[in-house]
Amino acid sequence: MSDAILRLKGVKTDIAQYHILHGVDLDVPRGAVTMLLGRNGAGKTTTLRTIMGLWKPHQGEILLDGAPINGLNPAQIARRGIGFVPEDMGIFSDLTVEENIRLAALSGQPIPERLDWIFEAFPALRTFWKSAAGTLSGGQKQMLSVARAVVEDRELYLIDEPSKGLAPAIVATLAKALKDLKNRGASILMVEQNFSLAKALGDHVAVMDDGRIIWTGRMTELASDTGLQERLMGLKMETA
Ligand SMILES: Nc1ncnc2c1ncn2[C@@H]1O[C@H](COP(=O)(O)OP(=O)(O)OP(=O)(O)O)[C@@H](O)[C@H]1O
Repeated sequence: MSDAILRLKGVKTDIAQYHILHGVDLDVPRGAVTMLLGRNGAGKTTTLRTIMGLWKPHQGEILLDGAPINGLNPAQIARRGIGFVPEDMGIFSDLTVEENIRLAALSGQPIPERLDWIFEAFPALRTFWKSAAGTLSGGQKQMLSVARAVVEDRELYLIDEPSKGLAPAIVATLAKALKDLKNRGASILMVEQNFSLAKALGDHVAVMDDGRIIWTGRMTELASDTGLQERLMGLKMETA
């Protein structure tokens, strides 16, 4: 891949005494959505957390725009231009929606145009602007988590299972916002178990198994080949 915004080369991560990532090689193309798929426990979340500096790889290299970022701490990696929507949403329950958004903007001041877009995509965040984030519903918390990541332009967004545990109507709202982000030309690496969402958003796919990338290709190729889906992930995308 000639124009990779992010490149992982032989990345190995241990958690406590366990070897979790066994040498992840992955190129994330610029200006496109790459879906990171795979069975439960394959290492998808660990890969995103390793890129973000939340786990330290003990071997390998992570390059953002050709410059190494492994070894930097999460705040430094965020400043290099990576926005992160973690699986546990990572919001501050005791702070208001407004404070959560302001803290996420590196300058402390969200860009007004961005804020307008966030309010348009997620009207509930305007309604509950002055409310404590802990009082939001699960779906609204996920919207806030996405809003925190997109409040400023970032080189790359890492998004971990945004649809997890959400009702279909909320998933549709999130899907529309993420599609909008994609249409603005964002580079996104996303873990998503909801295959209809993965298919709708994904341009490229990387499939993980047992701490390694075992297949990369175009989403159209994987989506049209149920035999390949079963072989790589043990299930068919249509029935998932
Ligand atoms: N904090 C931790 N301590 C010990 N083991 C962990 C920890 N976090 C993850 N693991 C292990 O690492 C492996 C990969 O987990 P990870 O969450 O990265 O997988 P995943 O592909 O995201 O799975 P899922 O789809 O179930 O979220 C699993 O075997 C998991 O049990």
